[in-house]
Amino acid sequence: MEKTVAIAGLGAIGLDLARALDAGVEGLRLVAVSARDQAKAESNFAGFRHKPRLLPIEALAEEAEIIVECAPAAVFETIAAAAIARGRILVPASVGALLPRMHLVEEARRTGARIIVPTGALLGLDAVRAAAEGAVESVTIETRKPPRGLEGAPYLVERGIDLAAVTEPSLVFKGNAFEAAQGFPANVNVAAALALAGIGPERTLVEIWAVPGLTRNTHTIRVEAAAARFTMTIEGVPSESNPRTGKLTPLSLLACLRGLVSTLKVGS
Ligand SMILES: NC(=O)C1=CN([C@@H]2O[C@H](COP(=O)(O)OP(=O)(O)OC[C@H]3O[C@@H](n4cnc5c(N)ncnc54)[C@H](O)[C@@H]3O)[C@@H](O)[C@H]2O)C=CC1
Ligand SMILES: O=C([O-])CC(=O)C(=O)O
Repeated sequence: MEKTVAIAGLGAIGLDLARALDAGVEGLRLVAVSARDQAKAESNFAGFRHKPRLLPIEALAEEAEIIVECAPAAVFETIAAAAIARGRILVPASVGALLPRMHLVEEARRTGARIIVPTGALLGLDAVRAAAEGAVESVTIETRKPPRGLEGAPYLVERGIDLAAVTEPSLVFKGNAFEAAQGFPANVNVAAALALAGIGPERTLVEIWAVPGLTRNTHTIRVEAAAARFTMTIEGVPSESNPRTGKLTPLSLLACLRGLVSTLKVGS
């Protein structure tokens, strides 16, 4: 059965996803979007086969069964709360914003809503989830980005860390996933997703490196569990419109949405 989709935020992730859905994905129909810049959104729809409705973020949940959040973390709660109150399926990209708001999960339990966290720019959450059904000793993630991919992070701004002065690979943050999501709300959604897949934000340890000259956003996860030990690395190509975000993320969201309606679904 076909499901209707709404997208909140038409930036690096949302616009690519909207285009892909408009091009046609069996079982999914894009019906509405939200954008901050209405005129820009209208011009982006020029080549669309079916123009979605342009609505404020609070109104999306009235229009669609699946609400995909691809907006800045600052407006996450408004989008998520509306979707959850209406019992919808919420697919968040700003996963870091979910960590300090786990009451939304309780609320979803009450309303029958579901929150489906996509793998996003990361890899291997299937193996992490499987391992976490058993005993897990440790989960770590090391994120390496070019300095411009970390610019504006509150953690760096508050400490006066000047990324322009970084001339060699530098460890700019070490802590748990909860602290990482607070300090780098636009940079380490992957750490938040890893924490939710595995052993939680307090026990998931994060290192963030600023690496001059690096051309890929690189994430390495290391898991030590009773059933398996694994290390996995992904080197994502930064998107042209937003270097903080990798090009794989809209594709991951598309694959996630497809998994919600497909007859054959691969991976746990
Ligand atoms: N889960 C993952 O692996 C990843 C998650 N992200 C996160 O996904 C989110 C979206 O990322 P990008 O698309 O790269 O960001 P972006 O900054 O390129 O796009 C966000 C869009 O939301 C729009 N927007 C802002 N306020 C709005 C409002 N009130 N109503 C409607 N639209 C509004 C902006 O105008 C912009 O077009 C961010 O929170 C980012 O940190 C990014 C990369 C990977
Ligand atoms: O695209 C990436 O490399 C990951 C990212 O920005 C995030 O997790 O927020």
